Amino acid sequence: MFRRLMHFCKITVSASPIFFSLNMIALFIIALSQLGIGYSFKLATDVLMDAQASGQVSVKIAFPILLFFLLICIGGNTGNFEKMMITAYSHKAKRIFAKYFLHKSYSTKQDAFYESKFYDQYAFVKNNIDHTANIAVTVFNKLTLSIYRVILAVGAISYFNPLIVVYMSLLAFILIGINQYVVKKRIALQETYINDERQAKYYMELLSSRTHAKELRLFGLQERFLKKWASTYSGYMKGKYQFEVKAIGLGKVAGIAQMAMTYGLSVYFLMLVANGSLAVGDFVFLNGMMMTLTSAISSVINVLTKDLAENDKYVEKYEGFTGRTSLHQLKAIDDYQLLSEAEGKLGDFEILEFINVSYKYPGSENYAVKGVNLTLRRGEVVSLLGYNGSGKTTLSKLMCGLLEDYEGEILFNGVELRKVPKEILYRYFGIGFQEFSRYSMSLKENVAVGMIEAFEEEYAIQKAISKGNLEEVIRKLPKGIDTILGKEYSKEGQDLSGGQWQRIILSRAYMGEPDVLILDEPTASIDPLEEMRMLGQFGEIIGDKTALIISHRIGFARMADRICMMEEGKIVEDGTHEILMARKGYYYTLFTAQQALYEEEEVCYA
Ligand SMILES: Nc1ncnc2c1ncn2[C@@H]1O[C@H](COP(=O)(O)OP(=O)(O)OP(=O)(O)O)[C@@H](O)[C@H]1O
Repeated sequence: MFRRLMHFCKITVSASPIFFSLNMIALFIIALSQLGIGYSFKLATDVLMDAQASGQVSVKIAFPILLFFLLICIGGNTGNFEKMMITAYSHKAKRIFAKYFLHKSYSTKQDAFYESKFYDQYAFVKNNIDHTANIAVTVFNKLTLSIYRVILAVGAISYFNPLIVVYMSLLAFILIGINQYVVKKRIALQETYINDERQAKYYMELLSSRTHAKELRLFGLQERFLKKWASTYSGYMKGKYQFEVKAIGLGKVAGIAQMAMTYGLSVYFLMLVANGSLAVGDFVFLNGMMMTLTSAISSVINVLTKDLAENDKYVEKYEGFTGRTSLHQLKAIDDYQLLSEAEGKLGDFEILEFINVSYKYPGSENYAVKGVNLTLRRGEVVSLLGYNGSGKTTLSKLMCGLLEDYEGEILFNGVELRKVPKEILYRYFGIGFQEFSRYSMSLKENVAVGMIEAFEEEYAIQKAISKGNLEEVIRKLPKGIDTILGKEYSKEGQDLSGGQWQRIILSRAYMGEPDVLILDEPTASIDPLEEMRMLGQFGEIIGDKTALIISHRIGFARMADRICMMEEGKIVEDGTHEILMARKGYYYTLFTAQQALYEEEEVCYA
């Protein structure tokens, strides 16, 4: 645990070594001024005792009073300075840790996100990123100040009687025992409830988010979800509450033991004063130092047994997710350099081969894709057909390298896909998936994200917009391509229809003219006339590019060079329209059924 935390601290310190050093110096000055204040009380008491004995107040009283105010002033101002230093370097540390987390989230294998255990860890790290980044700052600040105070108080007390320090150490053992018990229990409790907590947050999100508002009302789901939220929430809150009551009780026991031992010592000092073995001024100073030492010892113990152990949980999870980071890596990310410096040495896209590829989602018993052999050559347009759940989307995600835990081989220009750096691989693909992100940004940016390297290139954006036939949508928007989409974060934001969004997704896929297009149900929300127009222009849009089109619409199959039929994760038919029609298999049935439907429709309209 200590090694992990030390490494973590090193990173935090490296965020700003100057602010850190100034902070350490400030803490020492604060601790020293506290000791000095105690000493000024002793001096004042000595002068007052003399005055009482001689019946005359000496001018000497001015010195301790001046010293007192001077130290108060120094301590206070150094405290303010120290807060400034903390704010400065904790801000820098937070930025580094958050950036590294985001970088890791992006580069984590997509497969992992389908696993509930991984997602729990991910959610934990994400929700606690600020706290985690702040651990080294707050905990080590507290620890350093307490250690300074302990050293100075022990030095001062030992000057009078070293045995007092031994006595105070006993107190420390009691506190350590109690703290360790509470921390262990608290960590165990957090583990137990993390899933329930996530579930409760999920129900809360369902009940309060804009995305689900419509369905909740239409289907009258509020009460059902509210009940689910309430039972999950109260379940884990009850456990938490019971534990907190117990922890507070134990804390009280420790507090009483601490008070009894400290006040016992004060009574002993008073007896020494009474029999003349201790001067009143020395008593005042000793008593003050003892109080300082007691609170500093409790603070050190709290940090070592409670704060560190509790916070180690966050650091462990953070490291569990991001891996142990070197200062060099962090610096690279902080400077916006990509970790992978590999160059695109793959050349133009030529061929993509699936050799006996199978894939199971994490935690799933069944294969979503099973023993697939498939070749996609440059310039080919392949139509992928099949029943719901037959594995088409999974196959497309494997193709572009999103899913990596597959069996068999996927070769991109002869190179194993997993070995191609993601930043390079993704540049080859223009992707339009069924589930897509609707960014609360301008329409232009929503298109440009399709090829981040061309984000600023007006010409590339305009070209993609034109291919997706977005001009007509843009004309109706108040600020044209600069209109913010969605009202969630912008007062002037505009909502779009499902079909209009789908055109944006197509433009996004065309952005930057990628070598390979993967379109999953590209016209599912598009009206029939627009679909017909799209089909008519599709050949021209694709040009000499390669494309995999997943669609239940037979129109796409007709214009494809090849058709692949999937069933239960396998490719059961693969060939041209003519070959598959002649086979009179699944494709034949699907084609004739849809053709008959269109003919019927035509009769009806006639
Ligand atoms: N995230 C996931 N976790 C576990 N199983 C999944 C996941 N996504 C899909 N599956 C399963 O994998 C199989 C293939 O799903 P896939 O989405 O690839 O089918 P599809 O042919 O694209 O379906 P559709 O036509 O409905 O889009 C299905 O049995 C599905 O239940």
